[in-house]
Amino acid sequence: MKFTVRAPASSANLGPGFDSLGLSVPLFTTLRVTPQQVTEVVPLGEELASTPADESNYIYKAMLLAAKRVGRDLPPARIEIETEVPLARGLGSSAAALVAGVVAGNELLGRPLSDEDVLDVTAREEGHPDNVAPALFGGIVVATLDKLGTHYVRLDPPANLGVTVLIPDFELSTSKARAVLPREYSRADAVHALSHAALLAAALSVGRLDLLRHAMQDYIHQVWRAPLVPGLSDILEEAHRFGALGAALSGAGPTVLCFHDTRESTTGLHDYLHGVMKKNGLEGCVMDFPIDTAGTVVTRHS
Ligand SMILES: Nc1ncnc2c1ncn2[C@@H]1O[C@H](COP(=O)(O)OP(=O)(O)OP(=O)(O)O)[C@@H](O)[C@H]1O
Ligand SMILES: N[C@@H](CCO)C(=O)O
Repeated sequence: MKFTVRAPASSANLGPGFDSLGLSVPLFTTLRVTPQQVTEVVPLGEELASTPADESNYIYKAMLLAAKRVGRDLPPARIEIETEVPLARGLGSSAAALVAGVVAGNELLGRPLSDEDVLDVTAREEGHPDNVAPALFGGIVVATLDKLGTHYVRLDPPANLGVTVLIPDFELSTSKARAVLPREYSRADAVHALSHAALLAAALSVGRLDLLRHAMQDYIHQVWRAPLVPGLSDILEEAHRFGALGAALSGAGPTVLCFHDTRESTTGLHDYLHGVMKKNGLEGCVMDFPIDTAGTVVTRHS
């Protein structure tokens, strides 16, 4: 049976929740899968022009992970791939691809894997669960990955919480943005990070939007990555004056995320963010989104 898999973008970290906290953004990677005698991988559209049209494609490799997990061969299929998620911008394009691929592989195999298995496979492959968990489950997800497994709590987004993202027109790979981070942190930095991440998760779970700005302070990764993202330090310091409820580097960057109250106009915030881009000689776009709540969706076509 033909089927479609649609997996959303995501914004990880949200400041201090490094490698553990993320939310789902409604821009989608879509796979159209048709079982047939031979495997065909067909990336479509400009964003995927540089990705391989064969079995070395990241999505096909993700499909194979599902088969490997259950010790079976992957049935052949035609796999058409489209994406609205800009690559290497901090919006979880690799997580959307990975989750879409593992879910598609699982579907071709007759669904032997549970959602929890899919989360574990994808989190281990990515090395951290903060993009794959919201891509799979939607909403806001707090997740841990360790040798005992992957554990998570999914939160429905608080009422009236939306996101504004500034997406610069340049790529920054996660590996490059992880390479600039220190190998060790002081106890003071660890306590700062865990206390702010805990406060942020608690504030999001009870809808305390007034606490977001304080809770989103971070010294674990943003300060080290700021030289790679012109304008980031200014936005973290100033965005609240233009209506942002809190601001953070999205994933490994270069996208910057601001929370806003959906009952308020975001025009002032957009003007401010465009001004920061202009001041730093950057091209890019500023967009508002609700937080996606559906996560990855499979549609079967008869
Ligand atoms: N739909 C896709 N098809 C094939 N490869 C993809 C696809 N989406 C992402 N990729 C691969 O993932 C890479 C980007 O992953 P990377 O982890 O650097 O950034 P990101 O996931 O977009 O951002 P972040 O992890 O910071 O949120 C791309 O350069 C490409 O190799
Ligand atoms: N937590 C990850 C997200 C990007 O994949 C990071 O910040 O490196």
